[in-house]
Amino acid sequence: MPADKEIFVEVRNLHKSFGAQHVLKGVSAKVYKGETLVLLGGSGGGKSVLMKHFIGLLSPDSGEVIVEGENISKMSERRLGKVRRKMGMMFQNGALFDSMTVGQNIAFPLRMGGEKDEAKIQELVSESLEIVRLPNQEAKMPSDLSGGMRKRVALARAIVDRPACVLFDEPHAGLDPITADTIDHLVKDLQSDHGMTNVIVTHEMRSVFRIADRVMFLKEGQVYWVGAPEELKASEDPELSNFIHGRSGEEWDE
Ligand SMILES: Nc1ncnc2c1ncn2[C@@H]1O[C@H](COP(=O)(O)OP(=O)(O)OP(=O)(O)O)[C@@H](O)[C@H]1O
Repeated sequence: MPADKEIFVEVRNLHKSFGAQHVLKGVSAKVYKGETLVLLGGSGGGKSVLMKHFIGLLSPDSGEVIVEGENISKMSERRLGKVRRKMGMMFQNGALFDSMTVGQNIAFPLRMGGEKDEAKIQELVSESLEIVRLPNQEAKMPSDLSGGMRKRVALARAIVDRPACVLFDEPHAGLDPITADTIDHLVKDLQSDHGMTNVIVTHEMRSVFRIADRVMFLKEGQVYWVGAPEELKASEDPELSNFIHGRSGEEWDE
């Protein structure tokens, strides 16, 4: 990354434990404005926990989280609310409310944020559905949608407040390759057409090489490697190359 690139989020020496389990063990990392950063690593390595620190959903035991120059590590909930509005999060499994229509699901963060102007709400919902290429689907119920469509509705909800940054927790999980490709195009469109910064946790290697500007590999609660996808592909580090090729070390019969 060029030295003059602006930083959107920076974390410094983060530590986080849950009970006796030390999950983040001194993580320092930067997310640059306008980039797509992919977090990779084995299950349980702390990727989702790190991402939740970026948006203040978890607070560190020690270390700092700085969003656009503001240290949010010890912020009150009220001030944190303002910072969170800069970011949208697409949670694992989509997590839509089944009893609400698509339109009500997408409008939810706006209403929670105190927006009262119904015309504005409807306009933002409708634009968000257009961005995820599901125009005019407000009245549908989540149960009427395929898995891929649910993910796109979850994405529409994450971007309804026009955040500067979207955090994606395993957006490809459970999707067929073609639907995963649609999600990848949406991610890149958000970046190129709307200037959004994307941070993505995924295990889908094909997507990583399509969408990442930078890759950060976490291992056992620490940043093991950071670099460009081409460098990752060319890496001879067995840890990285076994991961990207899905090799466990056990041999297969020819
Ligand atoms: N709120 C929580 N309370 C207790 N333990 C937690 C909590 N959140 C995460 N953990 C634990 O922290 C560890 C790291 O979890 P995390 O979800 O960050 O892993 P990950 O790298 O995203 O892995 P995966 O690819 O499986 O999602 C796990 O062992 C998990 O059980």
